[in-house]
Amino acid sequence: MILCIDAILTDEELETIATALKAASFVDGKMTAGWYAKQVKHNTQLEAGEIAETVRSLVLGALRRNALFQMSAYPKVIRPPLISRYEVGMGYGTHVDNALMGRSALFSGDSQQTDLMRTDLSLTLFLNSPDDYEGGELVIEDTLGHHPFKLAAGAMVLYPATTLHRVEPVTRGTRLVAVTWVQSLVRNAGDRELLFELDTARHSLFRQHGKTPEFDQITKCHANLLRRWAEP
Ligand SMILES: O=C(O)CCC(=O)C(=O)O
Ligand SMILES: [Fe+2]
Repeated sequence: MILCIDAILTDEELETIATALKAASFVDGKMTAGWYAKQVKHNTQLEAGEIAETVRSLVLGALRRNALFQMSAYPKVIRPPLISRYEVGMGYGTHVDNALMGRSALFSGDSQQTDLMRTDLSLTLFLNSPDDYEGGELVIEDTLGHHPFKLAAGAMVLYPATTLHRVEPVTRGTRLVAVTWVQSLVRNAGDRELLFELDTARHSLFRQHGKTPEFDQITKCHANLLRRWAEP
């Protein structure tokens, strides 16, 4: 399931981020790409530091408070977001994201130091207006074809990390995004989609008819499937 969610960030938060990024330094994005993705990754990323921490915590706070994100992703772990900037001529060729991200205790030698996670979902949160640039569509491939996404500032696209995807070259202006990955409590994408649809249906039933016996039954099914599938 590919899901677009509007207004993750408020206008004030977008304004704060835009101002912070004007004064910030960016470094070559190849530093955080896997060995083969380095060949096709042409962008820059916000340098680690105080500004990056401020922007990251705004983005993480916005994701945590969003009900649709919670209902569809069941996040267990969210990676610290990368803030990426694409200038004219930059893009990111076809790739699949790494299945595992972070440090394994095996390499750090300290079991407290591990932040290793499985990436179940990838997301791009758009930080500036699509009018600010030409090109720069995020294109996600699935069995139905290649789907381009270029959303309003503050909106995001959430998609399975299992997909091949790319960012088309920017031909005018600057594209600014926050990108991150989620390990879900519900590992299987089909199970997650089923839970999301049941939850959506029961909310709609509740809005239309209140707390009926049918609502109670669907709520019970939803809760018990989550119990069956969740890996807390
Ligand atoms: O910039 C984007 O929308 C996605 C970038 C991407 O695919 C990645 O960082 O792995
Ligand atoms: Fe990617």
